[in-house]
Amino acid sequence: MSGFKHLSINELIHMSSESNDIQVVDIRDAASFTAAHIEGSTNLTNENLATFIADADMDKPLVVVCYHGMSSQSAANYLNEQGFDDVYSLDGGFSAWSLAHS
Ligand SMILES: O=S(=O)([O-])[S-]
Repeated sequence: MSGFKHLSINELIHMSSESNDIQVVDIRDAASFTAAHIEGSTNLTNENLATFIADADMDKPLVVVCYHGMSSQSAANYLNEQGFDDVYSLDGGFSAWSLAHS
């Protein structure tokens, strides 16, 4: 069984409006993240991954964002294996998010 769920842009907008507890991690490269990212998201890299996992509240929903929604799926699965109970992969990734907010 896959350890993550798919989340659409609209579902993320809805979830964020209902709760402040959602953690959003962006696994794109640092330059892309710096150029633009979802407000409140954290750039998750190989360098800060261990610290992020150690410090995180694993009971809170965790949404993983990549470029187009492909690599976020394996990252979401991995993070679920690390103990996050409620993990989502953002369908369409940051490119879909940008389109929806342009
Ligand atoms: O980031 S991506 O795998 O969707 S191209």
